[in-house]
Amino acid sequence: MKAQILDGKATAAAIKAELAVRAEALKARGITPGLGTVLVGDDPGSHSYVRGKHRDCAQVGIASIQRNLPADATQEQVEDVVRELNADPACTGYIVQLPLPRHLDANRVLELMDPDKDADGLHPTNLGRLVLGQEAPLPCTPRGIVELLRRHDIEINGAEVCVIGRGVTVGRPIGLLLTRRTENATVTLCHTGTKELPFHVLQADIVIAAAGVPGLISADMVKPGAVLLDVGITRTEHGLVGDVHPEAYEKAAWVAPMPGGVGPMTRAMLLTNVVEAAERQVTGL
Ligand SMILES: Nc1nc2c(c(=O)[nH]1)N[C@@H](CN(C=O)c1ccc(C(=O)N[C@@H](CCC(=O)O)C(=O)O)cc1)CN2
Repeated sequence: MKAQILDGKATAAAIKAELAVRAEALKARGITPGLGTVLVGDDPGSHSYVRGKHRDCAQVGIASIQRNLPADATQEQVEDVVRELNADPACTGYIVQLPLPRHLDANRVLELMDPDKDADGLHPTNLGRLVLGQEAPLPCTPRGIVELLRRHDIEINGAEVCVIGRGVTVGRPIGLLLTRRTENATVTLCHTGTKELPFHVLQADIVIAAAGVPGLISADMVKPGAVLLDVGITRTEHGLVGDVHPEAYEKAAWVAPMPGGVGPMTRAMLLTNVVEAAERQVTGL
């Protein structure tokens, strides 16, 4: 079977064109959306993602505010930058690039953010709102996955979804999104402690692999005709490797590949959250 491609690059380009119009309309009403980023340390992946975020901002007409700190920055220095962005009116939304170096307490940093400026939807208040079914900015990768499926007319309602990975940016929140009444999927969340991973993956109509383990999902685990979304990224000396083994692609009806699938959607959803936050300022909602 030749799987069809869930083309995140093309879908993200379409979303960015829509956002550019909305950013222009905001400017006409006196509000320039501005994205801040807080980046601590030298991780090449994190630097590349943050560069990408600011490139996207320039394309869409969102102002950029960058705060970079050295790898040995103290908790207090990071928190000072967060306080500064909370107070800066030019910054309508911002993110703290994760992961932070190990000596820093990421939860304390996230908690200090103004929830109304949380462009990642990772502040405890916003994650709590998601649990309660209230309006909140949504975490970018989960939101991007739902948007990618919707824009390709993939049936989510009633689907059996297997998520592999329990991280805070993807695994945990995607279960919350997909089980809302508007999505109505049934979600199994697997992780390193799951005893029968192949059994769970084999039941799934939609597989979301976000474990960061190269080639974890092999062809024999995949139900023929399933939808595969490869969210895992591991940097090796041979380049980037996803969680889905290339042979597994052959069994699927649809594949969001890595690269070019969910990653570009993560970036597009960050821009969407920033524009929406600025729109809320205009309407006062
Ligand atoms: N504060 C946050 N930190 C992290 C998040 C996040 O949503 N918020 N997610 C990831 C990193 N990330 C964005 O920050 C991200 C990851 C991957 C991509 C992407 O476009 N990937 C490409 C391939 C990678 C490459 O070319 O280097 C793709 O899949 O096509 C974008 C953003 C962890 N941290």
